[in-house]
Amino acid sequence: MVLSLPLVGGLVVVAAIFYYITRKENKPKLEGKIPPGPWGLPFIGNILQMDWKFPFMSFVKWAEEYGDIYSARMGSQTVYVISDLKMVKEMFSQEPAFAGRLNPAEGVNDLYTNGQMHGVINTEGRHWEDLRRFTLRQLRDFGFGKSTMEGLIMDELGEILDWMKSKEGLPVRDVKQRMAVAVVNSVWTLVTGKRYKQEDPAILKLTKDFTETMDELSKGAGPGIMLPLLRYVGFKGLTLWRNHLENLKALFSSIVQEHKETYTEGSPRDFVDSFLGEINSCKDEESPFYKDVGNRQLIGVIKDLFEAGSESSSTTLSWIFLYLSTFPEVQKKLQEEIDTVVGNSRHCSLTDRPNLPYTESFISEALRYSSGAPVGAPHRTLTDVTYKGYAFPKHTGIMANQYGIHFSPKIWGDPKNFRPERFLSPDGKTFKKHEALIPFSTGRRQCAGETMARDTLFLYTANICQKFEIKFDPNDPKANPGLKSKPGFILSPQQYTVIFKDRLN
Ligand code: HEM
Repeated sequence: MVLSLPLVGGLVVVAAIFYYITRKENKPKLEGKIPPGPWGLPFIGNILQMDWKFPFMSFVKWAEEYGDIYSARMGSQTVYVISDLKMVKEMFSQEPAFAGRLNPAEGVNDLYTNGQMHGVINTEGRHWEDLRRFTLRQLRDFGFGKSTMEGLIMDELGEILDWMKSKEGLPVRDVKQRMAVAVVNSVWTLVTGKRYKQEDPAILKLTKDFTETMDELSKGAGPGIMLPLLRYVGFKGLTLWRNHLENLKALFSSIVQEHKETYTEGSPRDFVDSFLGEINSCKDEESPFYKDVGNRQLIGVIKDLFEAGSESSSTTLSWIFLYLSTFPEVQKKLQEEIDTVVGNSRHCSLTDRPNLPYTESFISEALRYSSGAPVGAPHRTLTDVTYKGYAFPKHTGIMANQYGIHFSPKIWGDPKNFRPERFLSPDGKTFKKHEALIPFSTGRRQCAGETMARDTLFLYTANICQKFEIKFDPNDPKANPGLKSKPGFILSPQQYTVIFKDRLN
């Protein structure tokens, strides 16, 4: 049958009316109103109305139109987008019903796990609670937030400084890739007891594949990734993702196998050993550590730590290099502070932090301005819940509009200016935390690696600026692409070219 344009048009109108009526009829029995929001089409919701290059910009634009809480539909999934800081904090901290996880790419991710979600990032309920508690405790005991963690970060940073010295005066384009290997190594040592050489081709390939996969996923599918249908159609990003997951799975399985073969009860060497000990002693069938479930969860957690540990910190570091090159006067101030407080005869350490308020303020401004995860990682409701007069049916997606909050003129006054001073006390001597800066989210699911990430950002920024001046390559007209991010769900800088100049020799 050949479909004419008027017929197709008519079908769309009928479907829209049907959708409108059934949407009204399906209004939950739950008390409370449904937040306002943009009109959507049946099956695909608001996906076609979204900015496909920068999907988060649609969420920001709708917030201006519909207010601090509105609803939208991504395919068949309803999401409420929250732009009010107080509400985000209350919902994510106080109400357990909001602590579920909406995984927009569930259809893609489950290729890895036979239809079930694993690890800390993607699980919910008892499994998530037990795994999160275990992970936080184990990583803390092995050094999270303690001086041993500083040692691990500094070991990697030492190699980065040598690498920068070896590249002195030469154009460098792969800052992010190099940082990714260094930051993942610190996590890797804690988790598996091993580290890669930073120039090891295998680890360089894994981190590069991950970045490329993320780029292709967002480029290839845009918000369409929310449509389950897409996984049957296939596109380049999906193929890359499949390959990447297969490679990771093979790597992590061999690491776990090696640990099993050399495991000694009661003497855990690292995170993997501790997890195996938990599996060995678990008798509770409901537990995430029980037998085969435990083995799969272990791989899931390793994957979470590998990906979360490398990607977000290295992306933020790559923004930091871009800001330092774009705002040389900021870089100069930072270096003057370090020269005065630390000098150049020793490394900057975490104990210098309270005495380096401008450096701390610069990092906070970099986190605000880059807003790498513009709508955080979406949550979903675990039960029906009414909150502030609004009805949240079970499994409603919830996104915190972090970008909107980080760029709110009401909160920041001049959000579009890059101005570290906004985090300083009026006399400029003390760093002041700002409650509206939430790059790590807030509440029960707040980033599990925040302490490590903050330590990494501080030690890398302070020590690199102490030793090197960073500027765009003056011989390359394309060295400075500006501050606009690459298209995608996660905001990362476009490729730029910098040169390093040793300040101390
Ligand atoms: C600059 C660096 C980082 C940023 C901006 C960042 C940001 C975030 C955000 C926004 C979330 C979602 C929180 C929510 O659902 O409300 C998250 C979750 C998470 N992050 Fe990070 N992260 C960073 C580094 C790290 C590192 C270094 C690790 C581990 C070594 C890590 C591990 C995790 C884990 C396991 C979760 C899941 C928490 C849960 O669902 O309970 N992150 N992160």
